[in-house]
Amino acid sequence: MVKIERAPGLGGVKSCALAPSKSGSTQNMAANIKVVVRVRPLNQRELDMNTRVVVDVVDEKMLVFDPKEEMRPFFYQGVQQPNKNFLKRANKELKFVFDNVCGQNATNNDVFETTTKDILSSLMEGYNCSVFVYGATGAGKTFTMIGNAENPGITYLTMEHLFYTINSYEKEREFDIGVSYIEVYNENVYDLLKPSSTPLQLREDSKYGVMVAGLTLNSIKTARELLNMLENGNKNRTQHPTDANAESSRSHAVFQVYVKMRYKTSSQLRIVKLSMIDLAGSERASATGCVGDRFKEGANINRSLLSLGNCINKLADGSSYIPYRDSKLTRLLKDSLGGNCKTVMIANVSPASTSYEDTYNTLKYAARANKIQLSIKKNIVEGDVRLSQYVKINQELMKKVKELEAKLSLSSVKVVSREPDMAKEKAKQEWRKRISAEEEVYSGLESKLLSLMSRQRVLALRQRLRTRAFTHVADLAHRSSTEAMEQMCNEEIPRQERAAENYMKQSVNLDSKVLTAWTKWDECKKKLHVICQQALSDCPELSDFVDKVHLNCELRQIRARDNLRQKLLSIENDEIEAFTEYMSDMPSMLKKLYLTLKGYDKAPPALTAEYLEIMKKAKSAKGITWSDDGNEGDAHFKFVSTLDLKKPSTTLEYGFSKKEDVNATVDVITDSDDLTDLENKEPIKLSAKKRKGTPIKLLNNETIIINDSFESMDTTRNLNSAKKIKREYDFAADVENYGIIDPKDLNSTFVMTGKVESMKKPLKTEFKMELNPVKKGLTDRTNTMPRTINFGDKAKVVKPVVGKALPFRRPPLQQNPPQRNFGFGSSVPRDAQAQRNVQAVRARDRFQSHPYSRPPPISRK
Ligand SMILES: Nc1ncnc2c1ncn2[C@@H]1O[C@H](COP(=O)(O)OP(=O)(O)OP(=O)(O)O)[C@@H](O)[C@H]1O
Repeated sequence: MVKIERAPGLGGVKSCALAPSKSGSTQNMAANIKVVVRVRPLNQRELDMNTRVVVDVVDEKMLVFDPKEEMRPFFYQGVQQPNKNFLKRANKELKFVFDNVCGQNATNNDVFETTTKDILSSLMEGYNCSVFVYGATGAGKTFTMIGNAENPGITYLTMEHLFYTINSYEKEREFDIGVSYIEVYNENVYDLLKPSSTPLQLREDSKYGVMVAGLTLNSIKTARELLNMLENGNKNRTQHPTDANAESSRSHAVFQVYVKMRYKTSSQLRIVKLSMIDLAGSERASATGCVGDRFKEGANINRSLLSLGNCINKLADGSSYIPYRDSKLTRLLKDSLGGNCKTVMIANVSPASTSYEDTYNTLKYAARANKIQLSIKKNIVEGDVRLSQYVKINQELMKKVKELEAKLSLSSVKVVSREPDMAKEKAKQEWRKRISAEEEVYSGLESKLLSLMSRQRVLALRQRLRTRAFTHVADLAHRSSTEAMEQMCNEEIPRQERAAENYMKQSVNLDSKVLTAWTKWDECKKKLHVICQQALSDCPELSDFVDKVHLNCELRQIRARDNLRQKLLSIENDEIEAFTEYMSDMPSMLKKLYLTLKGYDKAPPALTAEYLEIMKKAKSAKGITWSDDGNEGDAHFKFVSTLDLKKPSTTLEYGFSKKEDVNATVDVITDSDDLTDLENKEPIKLSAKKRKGTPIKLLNNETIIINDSFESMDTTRNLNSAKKIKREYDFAADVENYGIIDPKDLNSTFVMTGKVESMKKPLKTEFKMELNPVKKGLTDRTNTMPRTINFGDKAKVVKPVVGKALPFRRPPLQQNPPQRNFGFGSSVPRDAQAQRNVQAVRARDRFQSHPYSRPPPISRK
């Protein structure tokens, strides 16, 4: 439902008395209606019939209807006879004066200049404005309103100028433009942009004025969009051929533009409306030769035109009662006629004698509308008094022109004749058309490119947030329980891997689309630039037009950037809200845990200190100050928040394809600082040593989770131990052979132990060091011993445990029945001693893995 809000403080008739008038007319209500008459050229049919021209345009304000014809001298017996043709009807010779008269050669642009161009400033000041075209069928109403591709009508020209005007106001106001296009046919209202056989209902509201229930407002950004819209709308308009016009419109078409403007400083909101109405033909029923349904159509048309005329008359008389309710048309235009509305009426007439009656009626109707400011007597000038005045003025002016011409020729300034002016005007028109057509293509390509680039950035941000969330979950899983880790490996990691793969696919796809779109856009941009340069060198006067094209382009880009930022902000905001909620629960839980421990006297001073530190941070979180330039160095942030059209950026350039960003599980493990000491000279990420509980992908594509802090390990010793193990034992056997190593050979801080049930599953025999050089290299260079714990073949858990393993021995290999090596995590039952050892290790682990009670390393014997 369309709601029409009255511009504040401008509702009454009184306020319109202050309406500024650009036409220079009086400032009262009467000044609101401006009447312009347009005389169309004779059409081919009329030319073929050699019809007499009955409208003579004297100048830009005056026309003579049915002028006197020059009589050919009639001689009888060599004597000229007085011109008397008693059979011929006397010529009316009526002189009409209007605000403007556009002759047969006037273009739509000329009509625009004299009609709607001026009223746009009133629209910007907060007044509703309306333009009517009135006239008989075939008089040129639709041509004036809509025009054609070569000669766009005043609707297009007005909208073009409106966008231009809006640009000049944009520093101080924000604008929103919506348009609707409806027709009133047989006293029913239909939406031309969303055709339906069910008529729309008119509603009146004391607050919002006239509303059309169910009417959709279409938002437009350029005047070009409007052309397509009007073209589509006109296809839906009711037309029937009449005797006078093969494409006669049998309905009143009402095009309305709602301009919502908000003042940036005061936040004051104004909604104004510009109505442009192409009325149905005002011809007599006999002129159309219509009977039956067509006759009824004509009767309805006449009824609404009559009530429109009545309303205009009553408004002119200052009557308190205006019969708006007499027809649908007047009801619809209630707030576009009186009140704070500035109205222009364009009366279209044909000059042919075949349309004599219709032209006469139209001129009378127009004169009656003009009566609003002048009495009809003054308007229809009697006798030759006014004409003689005109002739006198004309003679004086001609004299002045001659004097000026003489002066000009004396100062050897070339007087530019009217002919070249016309040629220049035509050339300008041509350039405008070419530039507009190219700009339309360009703006289409640009919108597509900007939308793709925005999608690219939104995708990148979402992936970053997803990865961050995953790291967080992995960290939590590590800290909570082995089951959580198991679930992590079985579900979260594969899901994350799938998401990362998906992201890669999508971003590569988007990147290539962006590249293609950018190439096309860039080509088109160069082409447009060349055309603009050529146009400027040919007609420098077009600089304003070219500037406007550039400004439009900048505007589009700014809007796209703005939309993107809003979208990114809303995504980030959701994330922050979720995180804040989660964080607000943490301190209370932490407090409970700490107090429980303290209750059992299990809270050592270090823990207490850390707890107090965390609580202090939690409390001061409220007072966080935000740094404006915190993200300056972040390439990701820059990429996501900028839409730079200079070159098409891809996600790859900004490192999203780097493994840690795309998928935190993909990595090469190392825990040694001594990089030179490594046999495997893979590039190593120092940051990796900081990870705890992070899933890590090995070179052979296995995923493991490090279940403790790397920082806590004595890496040099670990490495040496690992090397020592390599020297002393043959690794041709299953990796489980680690189990038979004398624990004394392992360093004091790092022993593998198996706690999870799944560790007891049979080990994969194919995991041989010889067959897997990568893993071999890995075990050589790192003290992180990979356990072959298999969670659905997807990931494995490595559990470095602080402390030293208690010694235990495996039974000999040649035992009968043949058995695999026993060890931690083996599925083979252990003997009693081994069981006891395992329990002892577990008990020790439970105690020693607590970071606040780490015992000194057990010295080797
Ligand atoms: N100023 C003009 N210059 C050139 N051609 C014109 C002009 N005005 C009208 N025409 C032509 O005259 C024909 C009839 O014009 P148009 O359809 O605009 O009339 P109309 O008043 O809208 O008629 P109806 O009320 O029946 O719809 C069209 O072919 C149009 O192109």
